[in-house]
Amino acid sequence: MPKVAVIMGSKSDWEYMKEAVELLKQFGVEVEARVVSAHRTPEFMMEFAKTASEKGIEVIIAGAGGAAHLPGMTASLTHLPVIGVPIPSKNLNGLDSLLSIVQMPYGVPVATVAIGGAKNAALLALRILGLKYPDIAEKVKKFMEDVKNEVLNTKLD
Ligand SMILES: Nc1c(C(=O)O)ncn1[C@@H]1O[C@H](COP(=O)(O)O)[C@@H](O)[C@H]1O
Repeated sequence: MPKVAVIMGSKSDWEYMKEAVELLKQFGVEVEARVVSAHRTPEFMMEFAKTASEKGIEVIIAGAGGAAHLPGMTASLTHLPVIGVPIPSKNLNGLDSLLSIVQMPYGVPVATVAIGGAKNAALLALRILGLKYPDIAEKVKKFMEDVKNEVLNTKLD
């Protein structure tokens, strides 16, 4: 069974990140969801990122707000693909989170989605998994078809 880690800097990010978890589970993916903070639990973050691959995790989705260092630091400690989710922050509406995650230096890529874009992070993870798991690729294609039909069938009064 494919496995994805969904990590976040604080429990306060869960209201956004749970959308990614729900979507991944709908596609039959095993999810390890937990709070990991580069700032508040640096040693644990290191251990988590370094051992993720050997635990069978294939993609990491990392959400963080404000000075959002978690996705980048995680990407620096593992060869696995890391998808960053900028969490809307109180004072700057997530612009701080977005810039902290997206402006990575050469050599340490983080695939960054929109502010609050946890569902797209899940969909991107599913596309990556689809390279290895044909059943996931088929489900992604079906999902795309459903999205397309929803738009085509939209009726306006
Ligand atoms: N950006 C980070 C990191 C990190 O990057 O390691 N750890 C926590 N945080 C963020 O701090 C914000 C406020 O956290 P609290 O609500 O716990 O005060 C959250 O959005 C979290 O992601």
